[in-house]
Amino acid sequence: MLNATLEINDLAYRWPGRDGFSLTVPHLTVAAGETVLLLGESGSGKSTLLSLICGTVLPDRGEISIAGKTISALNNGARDTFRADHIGVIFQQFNLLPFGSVIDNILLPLRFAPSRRQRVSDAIAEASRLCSALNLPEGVISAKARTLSVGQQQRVAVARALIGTPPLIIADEPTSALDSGVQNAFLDLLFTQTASHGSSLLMVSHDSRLSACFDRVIHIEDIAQVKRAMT
Ligand SMILES: Nc1ncnc2c1ncn2[C@@H]1O[C@H](COP(=O)(O)OP(=O)(O)OP(=O)(O)O)[C@@H](O)[C@H]1O
Repeated sequence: MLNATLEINDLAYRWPGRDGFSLTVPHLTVAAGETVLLLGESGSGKSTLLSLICGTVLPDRGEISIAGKTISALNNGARDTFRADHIGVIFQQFNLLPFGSVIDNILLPLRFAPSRRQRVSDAIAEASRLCSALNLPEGVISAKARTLSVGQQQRVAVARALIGTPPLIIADEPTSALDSGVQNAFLDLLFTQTASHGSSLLMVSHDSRLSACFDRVIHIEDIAQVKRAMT
């Protein structure tokens, strides 16, 4: 597919262990700039698929390409650098460094991502711009991450994912800790920011009420076959 930020073909993975959960995905693409919501019940394999896309788990079979590069063909070091350069990740629990300042947290991915760092001429100015675009209070940049509210920490996690304009933003249930009013405001900010960066967004949730906000909604059972050894 032309202009696919993410392309998956003939993917298969089985977790080791007695109850061996396995996942196969014949084909999936996310186009450049597209926003996609991946829905599925708890335990349906959404996070497993995200780990495969991020290259933190390697497939048993098949190919995953990001911005035209097959990630499983890279060695471990090259894959870590490629991930840092090309993927911004927003985790369910944000995974901020609690004792690090907001600026330390936002700049962290640039340390491991040479081409992403090159895309930012003044990293501190860009981190400040993202903070203000995400409606974080002025002066927050020097505060320790652990002193922020949950909603503020979430915005810092978004700024960290967006800095240096990675082509793919992956978000794993980023709204789960927010009440519904704040969820919508948070999603608006996330969409505005990904659109202004031209990034694709693949967000995982079990909450179908979010569907209307996305270009495309995928149900994991429509794109993947899932099996457990015990069933
Ligand atoms: N680290 C692991 N080791 C072994 N098996 C695992 C591991 N992580 C996940 N699994 C298996 O994969 C299955 C699917 O888990 P996964 O976290 O991908 O689902 P999910 O759809 O993201 O669930 P949730 O919405 O609850 O986060 C689990 O039920 C478990 O059997």
